[in-house]
Amino acid sequence: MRRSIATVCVSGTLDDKLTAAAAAGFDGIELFENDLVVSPWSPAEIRRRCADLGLTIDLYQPFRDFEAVPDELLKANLSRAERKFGVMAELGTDTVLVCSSVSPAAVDDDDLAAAHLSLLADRAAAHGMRIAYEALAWGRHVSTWDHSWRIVQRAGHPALGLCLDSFHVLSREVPPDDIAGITPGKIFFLQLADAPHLRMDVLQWSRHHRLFPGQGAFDLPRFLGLVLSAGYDGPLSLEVFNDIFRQSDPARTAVDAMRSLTLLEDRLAPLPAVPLTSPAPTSPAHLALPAPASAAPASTPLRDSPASAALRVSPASAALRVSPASAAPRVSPAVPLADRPGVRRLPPAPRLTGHAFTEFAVDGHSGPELRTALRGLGFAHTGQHRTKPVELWEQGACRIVLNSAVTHPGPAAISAFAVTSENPPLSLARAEALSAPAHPNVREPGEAELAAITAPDGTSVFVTHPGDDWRSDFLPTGTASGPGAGLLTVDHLGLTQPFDHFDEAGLFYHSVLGLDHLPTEEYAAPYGLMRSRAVADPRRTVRVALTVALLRRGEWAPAVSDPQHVAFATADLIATAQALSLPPLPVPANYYADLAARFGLTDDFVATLREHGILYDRDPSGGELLHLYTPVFGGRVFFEITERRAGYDRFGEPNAPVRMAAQRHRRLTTTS
Ligand SMILES: O=C(O)c1ccc(O)c(O)c1
Ligand SMILES: [Mg+2]
Repeated sequence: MRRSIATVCVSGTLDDKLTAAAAAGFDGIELFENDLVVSPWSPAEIRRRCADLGLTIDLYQPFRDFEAVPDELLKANLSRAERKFGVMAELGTDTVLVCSSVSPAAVDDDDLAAAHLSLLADRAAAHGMRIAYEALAWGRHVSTWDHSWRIVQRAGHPALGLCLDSFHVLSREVPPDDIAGITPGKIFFLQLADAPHLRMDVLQWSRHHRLFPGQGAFDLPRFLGLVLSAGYDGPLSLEVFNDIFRQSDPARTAVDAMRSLTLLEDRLAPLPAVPLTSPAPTSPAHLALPAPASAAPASTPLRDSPASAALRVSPASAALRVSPASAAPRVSPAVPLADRPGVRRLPPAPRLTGHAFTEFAVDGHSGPELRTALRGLGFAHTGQHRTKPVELWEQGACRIVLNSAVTHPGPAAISAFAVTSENPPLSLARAEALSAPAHPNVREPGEAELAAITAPDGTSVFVTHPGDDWRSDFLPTGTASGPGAGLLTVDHLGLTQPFDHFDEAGLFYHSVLGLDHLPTEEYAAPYGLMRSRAVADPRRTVRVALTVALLRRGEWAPAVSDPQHVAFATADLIATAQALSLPPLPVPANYYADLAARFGLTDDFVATLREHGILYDRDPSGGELLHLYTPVFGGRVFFEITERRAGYDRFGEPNAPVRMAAQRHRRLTTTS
């Protein structure tokens, strides 16, 4: 199975794009015309450069506004096409993508469209080339995949076939199910893109918000399964128009892209064999692919439930819910899709069992601040590293490592965190297969061997066995960790992501560690809109909340850049708050007045919350979160303590702006 990437997916000049695609392991590219037009290289030079890099040019695109036009325009279009065939011959590519017309000159006449495309296919065939016709979701008269297929069938020309683009298919209300019944060999090209659910103009949605598979809300495993069961064996090609990817490091974007394809292939599962004579199913959900063994079990909210996923392929999914039984595929694959030669399978993601430790890089300024904070939270300094200026602090099953061996002084930072896995070597093998190779820890003889994967924001992610004796690298200080303030475990890590790498980070944790995406939240913070998306294992032993500003930070916004935090869980936050010897973040009285009004809480309860600076949230099913925050320490990091009640599964996002404003206020009013 070949893997391609459209040059529009990545930033830079054509050379940058090709280099990035090859380095990430792609076999081919879709050459977007603009990238050719602005290139100093001739088509023949581009061909040579691609060949040198081991890349084929799988598609030339796009050829626009061709079909169903008046005669004089048709003539001009055909001569335009002849020139492009010449360019394609020099490039050494044989397939051109023709998008359905958006021109006001085009008429709504399928026979004419088919006749014109046939003419074009004749010309293409004379050059040994072929036409892949793609219904743009905003095409003037042809905007759905089934309509483009009817026209291709009507034309009946061997050099005319379909280009199916998952965005155009899944952004529209026409169910994709019948794709499985397309005549084998008539899907000439497949473009894959994901996208978040957005209710907006479909052209804008497509041109600005596409994502790599696994980063958005489309059910791409199912879509790909349908296309493969129609016998498609061409390249799996990514075509993602995204404002951020267009301006970020192409090498990284290409790796992210390859990771998304690897995960997508792994998610392919055998379609349930649907015999041609089987009774018609009652819902299109029967086609949904079961989650593979490596994916999260059914406790995952929304995302991995095949039935619900099938119903969420587009904002217009209500249409799918009542879709008629005709949605059954006409062919069932002879070979289970996942077992086709060339489809990559990942080592399954082993079960994670918790956070082992979180490491802060500190310097001479931030180190003392963090020590004071940890003491105030009830931690004890229990261990000192045998060879390095590294301290272990513990309370309950919460372990914080302060690492003073930093080479670049600056604000404190979460430099690493460790999760426990039931099978660390398998976790690392999966990471490697997802282009996230592990780096062995620099260590002295006799020290524990720990390997780390580097997350997109540079954080080292260690994967250890619950029994791993990494703690033996630390000599006991003689201070035992007592009950402290009742902190039990790490509830979650909060990691603000670099603006350019938010979607990459989500896919990284989702694919590499097998964590599920929890629903995205957005909120208005004092210095801009924020987006928060958490990932967590099904049993919620590991949670990482990723946040990002919706737009690149304004110039004037104050200087806590990319704050990070560790949240600890307690069973009784009020008791914990009483046991702390660290003043919590002061929360304004206005907040409590609003809280009482919003949730109808008793005055006594609100007074208790207020006394301890505790924030509160409640979910629609009655789950409750009590949580408090500390001020920012070491210029960048802070702590949170959470008490989750009755299955509360969020992160108190509505309270984030309160926390941010309070932390800002505190910094302005505290001299340091
Ligand atoms: O937005 C566009 O114009 C455009 C061009 C080519 C494609 O394959 C596509 O999906 C969209
Ligand atoms: Mg396309």
